[in-house]
Formats: sequence, C-alpha cells, structure tokens
Amino acid sequence: MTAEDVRRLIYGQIVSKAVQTFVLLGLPNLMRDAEHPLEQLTRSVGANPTSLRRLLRALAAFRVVQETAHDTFALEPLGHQLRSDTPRTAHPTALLAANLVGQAWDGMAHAVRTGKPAFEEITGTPFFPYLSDNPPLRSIFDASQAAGLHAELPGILTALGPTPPRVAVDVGGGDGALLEHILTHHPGTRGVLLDRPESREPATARMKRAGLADRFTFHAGDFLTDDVPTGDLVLLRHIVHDLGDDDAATVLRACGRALRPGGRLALIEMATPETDAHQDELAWDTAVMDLYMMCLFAGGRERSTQEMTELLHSSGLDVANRTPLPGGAVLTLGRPHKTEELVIEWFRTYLMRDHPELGRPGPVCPFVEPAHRAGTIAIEHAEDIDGEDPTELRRLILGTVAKFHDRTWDHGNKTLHSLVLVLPQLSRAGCQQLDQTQADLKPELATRGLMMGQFHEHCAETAARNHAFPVSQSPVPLIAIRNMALHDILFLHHDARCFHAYAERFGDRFAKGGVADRVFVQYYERAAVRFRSGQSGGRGEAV
Ligand SMILES: C[S@@+](CC[C@H](N)C(=O)[O-])C[C@H]1O[C@@H](n2cnc3c(N)ncnc32)[C@H](O)[C@@H]1O
Repeated sequence: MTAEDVRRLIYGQIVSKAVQTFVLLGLPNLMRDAEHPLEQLTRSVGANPTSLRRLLRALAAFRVVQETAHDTFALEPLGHQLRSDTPRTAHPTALLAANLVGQAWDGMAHAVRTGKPAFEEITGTPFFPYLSDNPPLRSIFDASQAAGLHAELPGILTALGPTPPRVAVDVGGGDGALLEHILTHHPGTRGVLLDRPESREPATARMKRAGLADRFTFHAGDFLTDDVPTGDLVLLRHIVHDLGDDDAATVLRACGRALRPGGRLALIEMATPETDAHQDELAWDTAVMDLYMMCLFAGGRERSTQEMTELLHSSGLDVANRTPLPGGAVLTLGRPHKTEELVIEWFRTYLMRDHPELGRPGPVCPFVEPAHRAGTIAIEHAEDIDGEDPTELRRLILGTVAKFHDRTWDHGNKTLHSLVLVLPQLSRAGCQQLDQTQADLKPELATRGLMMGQFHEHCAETAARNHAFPVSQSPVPLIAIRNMALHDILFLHHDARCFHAYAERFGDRFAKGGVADRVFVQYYERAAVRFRSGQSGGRGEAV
C-alpha cells in the first residue's frame, strides 16, 4: 500500500461529488436509452460544454458512463442504477448526499469531537423533525429507504417463513414499502404502521395504489413514548441504528409488550464485525453506515451481533434465529423472554445489588436476596390485563392481597414473605392507573399491616434517600406485596392513616429507644408531631 492508495481514499469525495452532480443535473434519466451526443446533453441540461465533457469523461473513468464514440455518451450498468425509474435506484441516495445529509457528513469532525450529531449542529433540529418541515426531502428519504429494501426483500420474506401473521405491525415503517410487500405476500394479513404523523399521507397513498387500503391502518405516534399496537409480527427495520442504547431498549421493550402470545419481532439492521475482522467488504459497508449514523443521530450507531443480542436481552427478548441479508443487514427474529425468568434476572442484576444513586450503601432492596434464598418470594402472573380499567385493576390487586394473606408460608420470618404479581400486558396508560391505584390503596393496606410497591418501566417513584433517582423502574410491570417492616417509616411518614398504622406496630420500639437508624427516628418523630392527635386523616393532614 502506498501514499497513492490513501490519496485515493481522500479523493473518494470527488468521485462522490461527480456522481451527485450527474444526478443533480438530471443526466441519468435523460440518458435512459441510447447514446447521446455531448452537444445534445449540454443543451438539455444547460451546461458548459467543456466542463460537462470533463465530468462525463471522469464518470467514464469511474465506470458510470461510457464514451461510445468521440463526444458521445451512454450509461454503463452503474449509471442505469442512478435512474429514478429502476426499482433499486440509487438516485435518491445521491440526492440526499448532495443535500443536508452530505453536509452532515462534512461535520464528522464535530461528531467525533463532541459525540453529538453534526446534523443537529447544522440545522438546530434532529433529523426526523427536520424532515417533517421539509416534505420534498422527506419524500427523497422515503424513496431511498424503499430502494434499499429491494435487495433485502426476498431474504426477509424467506426468513419470516410461510405462516402468515394475522396482524403485522411495522414500527417506524415510513411510507409503508416493507408492509406493502408483506401484505401482498400474505393476502390474509392485516397491517398496522406506526410512524410520525407526516408518514400518514404517503403510506396511505401507497396502500391505496397497491389495493391494500382495506387491510391497512396507519397509527400516528411516537415509538419512544407511545404503546405499540399489538400484533403477532412486529417489524423494526433500520430503526434501532438511529437510536442510542437507552432509546433502543425503550422501543424494543414496547415492541415486546405488543407481541401477542407466540408472536415474533423481526429486527433488520446491519451487523458490524465483532472485533478484529475489520477488513472484509461487509465491514467496509457497515463502517460507512456507522459513520453515517454518527453524523445524523444522537446515539445512533451500527451494532455487532453480540451487542444486538445483549440489547435484545436487556429489553426482555431472546433471539430465536438470524438470517443474513444482502448488503450486510441481518434479520433477527426475537421473542419475549419468559416473563418469570426476566423478573428473576431483574432481582439478581438490580434489586439484589448496590446502586451508586441509591443514597445509601447496600442492595436496592435488602429483602430480596434473603427472601430469594429462603424461597419466600411467590411469583404469579395476570397475563391478559392492560390495567386501564380502574375497577378491574383494584379488584385484581385486592384479590392478590387476599392470596398473600391466606397463603401458608413455609418460612417463619414474616418479613421475608412476599408475593409478586407480574402484569406483562400492562399498557402505558395501565401503568399510570397502577400508580394511582397503589396510592389509593396504600393507607388501607397499611392498616392491615401490608405494603405494596408497584414497578414498571415508567415508574416515577424515587429512592427514599435520593429524590432524583427513579428507583422503581422494572423491565416488566409488576406489584410486590409484603408485610410492613421497620424501615417502612420511609414510605409511611407523610400520611396520617399510614403513619398511625405504622406507629401501632413499631411505636413501642421508638419509644424505648430501640431504633438505631437516625433517619428512621427523625422521620418517625416528625410524623409523630405532625399526626399526634391519633385521628386518622388524609395525606398530609397535620394536627
Ligand atoms: C430510518 S427510517 C426507517 C423506515 C423504514 N422502517 C424502512 O425500513 O425504510 C426511520 C423511520 O422511523 C420514523 N421515526 C423516527 N422517530 C420516530 C418516533 N419517535 N416515533 C415514530 N416514528 C419515528 C421515521 O419517520 C422513519 O420513517
């Protein structure tokens, strides 16, 4: 390898600009068929004849066109791929490169220095919101995505297998190119597309043109905050590489929850080489895409198979199988972990461990490890409840409380008894309802000597000693019921009924000076002053 080889890499930008200019001038479409004299091309595009000759001769050197006779040019096979009317056309890709996307690549040094996307530095706006204010650029982007799909499509359909899904949900499905093919391939399948509102019109128009409108629903929403509509096949194509790990896990979890029993997630992304295999042709393609993402999206990046498996795993999904697709992408079929395994893993990796933001040393929940060892954590599931009906949710919780009460526990230490109810299908609204129901039931349960905690992905409850740390977030929604313990003053000191229930059980110990923890004593004494009349009242009712 010589300095000339590396100069070639540097001058790659000039090659790219030549191809972009060729497309910007409209020449690939103009030269669709036959050969064209320079003079005629010059007139059609309004160019300087000498400069156009130099461009076309350069493109001949790059094998995009051919000079068939002196000053007569025709497209080579590469040039035909730049026409806008070929199915796998690179025409929109060239237009994006010639537009703001290419400008963002120019800002790579900013991205590398700051870790922030150059696109936002240039426009002041993230990529997709920017496109929503620029419909022509959005159309070019959609066309580029649809063209890229063509090579992958046969492999995607094979990997998904012959069984038609009843409902296929394409999350971030853009203008519906992939879903159109799935619905055409499976005439009994219904399709739902979740994307930003501006995708409604192009996706609906596409489905109408294809005669699929009656089996298609567009769902305008934000996949980072909204529930994903339920289905038995959930598709995510080139979404996760736009996102950092936290956002990617949020979307993947939402997709996992959206799967009907037996359903599958199909994730289509590039796979970067694991460690040292950086030299093959696919490594080149994935490296280019990775830098593309770095310049455009906060946190966006290509991931290796191992990284993708870990991401899926931490989002509650197992890999069922993988199929390589042309161009370096891989289709990964995922299915939800068994929820019980997921919950136990969360116990092990979170609740039983120390956490730097907890505000105190020791595991997040000191009871879980001894209770797990003693075998006193019972886990039950309510599979079919979305949690949105408050009456149903309340009834379910009170039924679980009754089970906790009536259960025969093998172990004598009551503090370790706990009943966990896993609610895998709880929607986002259901999670909010769970927060409310927990707050409503808390005094009543405290009076019965019981504590109930709710945990879910969006839970805003904070740690007792660090109000900036949302301590009760779990990968799957659940509630835990246990007997009241000494430390529960931390959770029961600001409500009169709760405090009195607590004082009834533990007041003597405080009175006799038998509580060593200064924080417990402080909370107890303050609440005792505040609620000392002994009258029960609402939250915060001081005497
Ligand atoms: C890279 S494109 C992929 C489109 C399509 N899946 C494909 O394979 O061509 C990402 C898509 O996600 C959509 N998107 C980005 N952020 C979104 C969000 N927060 N909520 C919903 N859709 C979003 C964009 O509008 C765009 O259609």
